[in-house]
Amino acid sequence: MATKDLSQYDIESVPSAENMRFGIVVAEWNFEITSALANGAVNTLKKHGATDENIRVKYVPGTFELPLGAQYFAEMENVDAIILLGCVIQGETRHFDYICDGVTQGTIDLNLKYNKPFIFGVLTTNDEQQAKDRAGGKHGNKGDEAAVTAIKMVHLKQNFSD
Ligand SMILES: Nc1c(NC[C@H](O)[C@H](O)[C@H](O)CO)[nH]c(=O)[nH]c1=O
Ligand SMILES: CC(=O)[C@@H](O)COP(=O)(O)O
Repeated sequence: MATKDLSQYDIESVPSAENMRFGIVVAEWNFEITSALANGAVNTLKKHGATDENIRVKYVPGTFELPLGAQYFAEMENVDAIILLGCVIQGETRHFDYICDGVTQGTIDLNLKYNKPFIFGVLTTNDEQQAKDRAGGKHGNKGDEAAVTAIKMVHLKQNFSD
């Protein structure tokens, strides 16, 4: 099955993010990739109306620390959604599996604990090229996808009773 282009979406389906507040937590591991994801997310949020002052970016050492960094945002900042951005690349051992499982379950737990969108913007790839392809390469930018998802989920919550 062809890989979806992560940056292709129906622009008309995305609400305005003008009054939305976002936290973005970025893993420093594979920083060439994760910084590209962060740039994609910030640019997409602003493309849909988010303001600079409503976009707060913080960094953690690795993807395994993303859920705690995201929880700091939920506890200490007034944000409507938190985007988690990381890149885990398979090595020689099963460490990859444990990081991916941890960040996945941690993100799910945060969504339900805080009743707030925590968006899973983590690349989990077999090699560096697959990561590059999804951080502004031939398959788009997962940061773009995460930003659009965040905007839609905040809008869903804010307008759920409509
Ligand atoms: N191998 C990768 C890591 N490893 C580091 C962990 O995320 C974590 O920081 C460490 O285990 C200490 O708790 N992190 C990534 O983001 N990407 C990798 O490919
Ligand atoms: C995903 C990882 O932690 C990985 O980069 C570590 O590499 P290795 O499994 O070869 O120790």
